[in-house]
Amino acid sequence: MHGAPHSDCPPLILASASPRRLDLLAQIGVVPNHVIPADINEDPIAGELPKPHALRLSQEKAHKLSVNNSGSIILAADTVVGVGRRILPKTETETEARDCLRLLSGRGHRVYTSVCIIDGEGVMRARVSETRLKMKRLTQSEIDSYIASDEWRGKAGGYGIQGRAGAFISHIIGSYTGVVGLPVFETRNLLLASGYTL
Ligand SMILES: Cc1cn([C@H]2C[C@H](O)[C@@H](COP(=O)(O)OP(=O)(O)OP(=O)(O)O)O2)c(=O)[nH]c1=O
Repeated sequence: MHGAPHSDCPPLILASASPRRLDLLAQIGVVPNHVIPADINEDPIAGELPKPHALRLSQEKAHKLSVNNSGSIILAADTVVGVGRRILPKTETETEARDCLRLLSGRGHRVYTSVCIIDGEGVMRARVSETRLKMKRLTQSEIDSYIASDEWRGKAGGYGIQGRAGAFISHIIGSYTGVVGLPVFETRNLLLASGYTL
């Protein structure tokens, strides 16, 4: 009627401060109308396992933005690194990052990224992508130079597969984009199910 393409599609809000998530959306041709970080408490609940933790945080981020933006499509995500039942922190200090790298060195671990979308009618949908990875045994000098790179800062589990640490990962089964922060397969399916035209 008004001539604008997709004029019946509600505006999309990315509830994230992560430039990686914006880039991964752009990779599948999706440009959000707004990017608004959702500030929530990300502390795990006592006894919470990595997968439900990622799911809960993605839901809380989406819900937080939905309160003042009804009628929009809200997309949020959360990435968690798990070793067994243990949730690794999003590393903010060198000590935390060293502890994570020592723990991951030579170990199998899992990265869970939950994507949560609330559609224009307020219906919430979520999917968790689960990826199994193996990191090589790291030498002390590999750990030291990775710490010096600062690439671990603000990343779940103290590493980013898209940077230097990519060369520490010997095996990956699952979703590479999920490990980076937004699994594009699950995201596209959720967007389509939520009435977003792409
Ligand atoms: C394991 C891994 C994590 N990460 C990042 C993805 C996420 O940005 C971060 C985990 O923190 P998140 O809490 O998922 O996201 P965020 O705080 O960066 O952004 P927001 O909550 O506003 O959406 O770790 C990588 O970039 N590469 C990796 O290989």
